[in-house]
Amino acid sequence: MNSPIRAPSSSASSSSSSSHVFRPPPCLTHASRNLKGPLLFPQTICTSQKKIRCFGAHVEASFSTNPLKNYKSSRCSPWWSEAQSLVSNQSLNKQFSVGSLATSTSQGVSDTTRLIDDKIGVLLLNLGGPETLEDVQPFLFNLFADPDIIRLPRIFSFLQKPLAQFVSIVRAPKSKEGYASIGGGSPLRRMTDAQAEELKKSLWEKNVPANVYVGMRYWHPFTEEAIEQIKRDGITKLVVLPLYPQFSISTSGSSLRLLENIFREDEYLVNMQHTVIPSWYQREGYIKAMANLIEKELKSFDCPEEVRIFFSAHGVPLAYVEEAGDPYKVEMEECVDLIMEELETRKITNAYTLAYQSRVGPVEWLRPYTDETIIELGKKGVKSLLAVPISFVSEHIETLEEIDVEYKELALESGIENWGRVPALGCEPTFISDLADAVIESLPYVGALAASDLEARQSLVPLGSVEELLAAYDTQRKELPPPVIVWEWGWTKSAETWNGRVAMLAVLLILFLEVTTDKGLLHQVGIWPSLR
Ligand SMILES: C=CC1=C(C)c2cc3[nH]c(cc4nc(cc5[nH]c(cc1n2)c(C)c5CCC(=O)O)C(CCC(=O)O)=C4C)c(C)c3C=C
Ligand SMILES: [Fe+2]
Repeated sequence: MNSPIRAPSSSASSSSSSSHVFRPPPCLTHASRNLKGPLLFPQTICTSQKKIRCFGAHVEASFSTNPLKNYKSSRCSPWWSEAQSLVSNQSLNKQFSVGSLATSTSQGVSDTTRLIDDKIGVLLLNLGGPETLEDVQPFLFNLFADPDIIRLPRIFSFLQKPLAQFVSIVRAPKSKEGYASIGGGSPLRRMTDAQAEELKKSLWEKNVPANVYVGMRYWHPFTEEAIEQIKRDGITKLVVLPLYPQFSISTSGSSLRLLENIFREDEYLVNMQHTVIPSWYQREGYIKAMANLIEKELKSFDCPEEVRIFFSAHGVPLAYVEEAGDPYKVEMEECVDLIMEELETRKITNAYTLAYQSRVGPVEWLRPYTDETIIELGKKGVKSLLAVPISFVSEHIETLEEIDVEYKELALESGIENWGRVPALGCEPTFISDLADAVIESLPYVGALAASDLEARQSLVPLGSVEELLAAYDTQRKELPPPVIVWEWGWTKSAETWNGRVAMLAVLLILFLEVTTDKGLLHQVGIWPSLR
């Protein structure tokens, strides 16, 4: 069994979430001058607050429209056009392509040239899954012990591990059943290893000799193990690539936070240059690969044009989005829009729906819920449904069991007659090749702002990139209502739940005392018939 692994996560960030004045030149020149500073991911990030940040260079811009939408169309705001004109004439489909940014400057070119002397590594971050049924409970423990999954108020943080123990034990039987039904364990490790292998091949074919590592958050091979291998291999430049297309505090955010803690404590890593690609759902290759899968699967229906395309994303608790600023929902909606736009160019204009699955515990999660939506669609007379898992690029328990078994059954019971499901991307060649391109485009930025002097190291700036990245979304690292039941004061959902349970227990206790003692309030008011 593995041991509990995580140190408590890092302290609150001070970044503000307000909109900002557009000052692109410093960002570009800082990045291209190879200045010392936060080790950053200099890619554009856009959030629901409509801002663009060039991490580390502290340049932010506000937009009247989200430029991520401009993947192919020309719905650019003036701000975005201005930013674009600064990154040469590259097309928008790489979203402020980091590669074009660097290579458009002489310094960028020399950054690229220097890569020849370096040992390049790519670290794929993923969730991990139990490989056997015995692994299920300790895997769940690791998951629930993550403060980015169950966010307790700081004064209750000492309860994190006991609570994780409790919740993992309570949930294990249900989870085990699920894993048993898909062959006794998660396919995630095998599939992620295969993706790593294919990505490596693709990089070598593109003349980038890189090693690719897999670091899982909650099961083997743990991120710590990957990092040890990276050190043993003497990697000097590292690209960190979470295998989640859309960013969420609970997935990529959690893995990056862990990485930051690991880096902070390690002399080798503090000096190693790295960059992070936080999300990549807007990339052309990914969008096209998803559209290819959907197009192919639609053809298996008798009347493809009548099929409702049903995007089902893994949910997150609503508070992550509404209180902590998780960009997950916005990114998910944009991702679906982009896929549908791509399908439209192929004359596929089916109706579509986005819903969220896999909620755990009694708090409110992102809506609409997949199960409720399936029932509604059935009531509305929808007869054919094509499920598209959208938040994850490998098959896993939630595609193989929840969608293929539970939701299919629900759909058929709800009057839907024809059911299909798009497979996960896995090692689909367009997708892997696009991931390789994403890595290559990020290379000129690896270490562009890395720290090597004392001042920079004292502020731990190589890690600051991750911190800044997290700060962009998770502005104050607020404690949130956890997805599992914990006590909360006030008129809240969890309080209601607990109040209800306590009240039920109290009623049962009163009844029990009335019965066993033949005394009590009910007897006194004369509404309890004597049992004797
Ligand atoms: C983008 C994908 C995912 C998000 C967002 C996410 C958030 C999230 N998940 C839980 C709780 C559980 N997740 C579990 C498994 C699981 N989760 C994801 C992806 C996301 N989770 C995957 C790919 C998997 C499957 C791994 C595998 O073994 O195949 C589980 C365990 C399975 C189960 O018991 O259902 C739990 C529990 C929370 C609470 C959360 C957001 C806060
Ligand atoms: Fe999950």
